[in-house]
Amino acid sequence: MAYQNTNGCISDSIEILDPKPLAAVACDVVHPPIVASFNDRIRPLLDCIDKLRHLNVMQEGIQLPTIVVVGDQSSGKSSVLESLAGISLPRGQGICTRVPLVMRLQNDPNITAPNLQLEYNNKSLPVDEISIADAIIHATDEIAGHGKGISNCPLTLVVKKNGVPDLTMVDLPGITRVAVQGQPEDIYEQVYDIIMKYIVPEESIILNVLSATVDFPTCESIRMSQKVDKTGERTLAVVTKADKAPEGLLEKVTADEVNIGLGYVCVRNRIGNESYEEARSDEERLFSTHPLLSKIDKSMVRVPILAQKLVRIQASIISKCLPEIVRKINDRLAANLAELNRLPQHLTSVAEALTAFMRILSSSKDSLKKILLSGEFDEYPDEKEMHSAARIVEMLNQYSNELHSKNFEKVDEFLMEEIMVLQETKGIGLPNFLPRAVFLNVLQRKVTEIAASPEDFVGKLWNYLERVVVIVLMHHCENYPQLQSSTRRAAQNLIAKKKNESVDWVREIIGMEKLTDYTCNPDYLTTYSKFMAQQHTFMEIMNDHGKYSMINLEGVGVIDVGHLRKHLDVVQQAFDLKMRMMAYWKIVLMRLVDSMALHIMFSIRNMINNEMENEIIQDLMAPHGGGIERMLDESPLVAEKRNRLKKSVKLLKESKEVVANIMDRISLHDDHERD
Ligand SMILES: Nc1nc2c(ncn2[C@@H]2O[C@H](COP(=O)(O)OP(=O)(O)OP(=O)(O)O)[C@@H](O)[C@H]2O)c(=O)[nH]1
Repeated sequence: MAYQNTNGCISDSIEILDPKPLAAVACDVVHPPIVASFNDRIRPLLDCIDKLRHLNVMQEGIQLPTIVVVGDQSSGKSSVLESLAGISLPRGQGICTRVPLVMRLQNDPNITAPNLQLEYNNKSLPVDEISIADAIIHATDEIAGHGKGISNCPLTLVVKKNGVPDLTMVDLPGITRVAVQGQPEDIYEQVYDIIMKYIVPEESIILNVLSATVDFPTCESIRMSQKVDKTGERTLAVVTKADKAPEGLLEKVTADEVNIGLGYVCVRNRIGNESYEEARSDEERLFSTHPLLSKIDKSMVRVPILAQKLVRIQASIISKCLPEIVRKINDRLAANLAELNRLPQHLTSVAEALTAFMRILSSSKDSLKKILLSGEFDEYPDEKEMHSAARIVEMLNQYSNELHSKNFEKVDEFLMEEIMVLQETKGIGLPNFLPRAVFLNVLQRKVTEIAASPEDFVGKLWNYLERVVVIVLMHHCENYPQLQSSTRRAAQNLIAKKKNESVDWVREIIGMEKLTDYTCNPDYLTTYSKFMAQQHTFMEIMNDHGKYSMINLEGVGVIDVGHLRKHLDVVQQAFDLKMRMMAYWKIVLMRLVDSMALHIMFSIRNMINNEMENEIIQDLMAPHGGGIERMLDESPLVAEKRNRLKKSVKLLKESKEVVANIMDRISLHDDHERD
């Protein structure tokens, strides 16, 4: 069930709502009324789509099924619409249609005289049949200016008449390659853009008007429609001016060189001042008596057949698209309502502002606690930078690795530093007694070498924390942009203070490590004893000059100790000093990493729980902060968003009502048919 193709057969591409009553759309009626009756199930659907079009639901990105009339300039588009409507439209040489003309034809058997209404620029003007062409020209001038410029702002003509087919079509400006005098230079591009906007949506049916006097493949309108509808499944061709170029027309429409999926209808429009009745009888006579034109299949000629095909196609496309339109309206309405609810309420008193401010502080605090203290990152699942607990551990591990890689043992200078210190601190005393000053001297050198690392670490850590804290605060203040600058400033000031505190603390612990060699950790003695157990082997190598000088020392590795044989007087003491230091250094490094971890967690906790709130409040209340009253001025961005969403919600609600009525009718009708 679907469109009739070139041969008059029905193709499957679009489902027809109910083909039976459409048979009543008589193809043998030649005078207006062109179409005698119309399926009463389809008319409400068309009304519904027209109402949605009138509401401008398309501005919400919801496309409506539309028959779009395209054609090269003077191909006869307006004449085709005239023939279908039985009324005069501006016709002539050169560009006549300068704005999209939405033409709504509504069959009304109860009226004797046609009822015409022109709608544009939020106006609705009744017009009579004689002056309709002038009224359209006047309205076009008002929309697109006098002269030959064009505009994409549409004009709607509602034609209620006895006998017209119930059709809504959009006539578009004709395509012209070359601008004539008075036309903008880029007329082609302007027309192209307007046409594309209408024919790109899959919901559009392209009524391609081709003049019989031209070669179809050379038509710009064919090139355009082929761009968006390659297979031609939503393109119907109307061939005008059949009377002017009857030779070869049969071959042209049967060869179908330009791939028109929905078929061809050849017509002869009104010429000059003849009446519509005369035009229809002449057309009938032409296609039944002309030696060449009479050979064209009867299902492919004359305006009534065109009307019948368009009515069928329109019914099919509407019934196919309507469920999707309903779904889109509902989805968009729900999404916009949710977005509107998420917008902050408009604050009208200081008390309301204070409540909103306290809510921002407490939600920011909760987020930071989750991210920085408990390692939850559900608020930022895809932003790795915000998975702070893991990032802090990574940084801490890196810091620990860095500390361990410093003062790496230089194997070729093994014990030389210790020997040098022992020699320089020589005093009068027992030879095997190791003074504490010697140990402290070596310790201080080692601590000095690594002193920069903890400072670097706290610098990097607080820079990272500043990024995270600012992101969280900005996120919670996003609805109150007026708070953002003072909140950001407060966070930056606070973090700068915290960084200084950490640097002071680091300097203090480094100073303490330099001053005192102490640990209660039993690992120290265990490790020292283990290391010292190697002293005997080491001294054997030292004392036996003929012996191999390589040794594998635990904690150092395989080394050559031959160079130490010339320092036999101090080498034993130097070995002892080294082993003590190695055992103790492990404790020092562990202490630097552990205490750092405790310090940063303690600092972060204090910042979140106590200091951040105070800092933000102080900054806001300071003379430069602007006070809590700032929150009462709604940001223009939020106000604009609220207005836009409200308008959109109103439009979608109205649209929902329009489609709800029709869906109810459809299901009622279906129930009735089942019964
Ligand atoms: N002989 C003859 N002339 C026709 C026929 N259809 C249209 N014309 C004439 O062709 C000319 C152009 O027709 P329009 O209907 O204005 O063409 P259009 O495509 O709407 O023009 P623009 O919107 O300006 O691009 C007019 O003079 C019409 O009278 C037809 O079937 N036979």
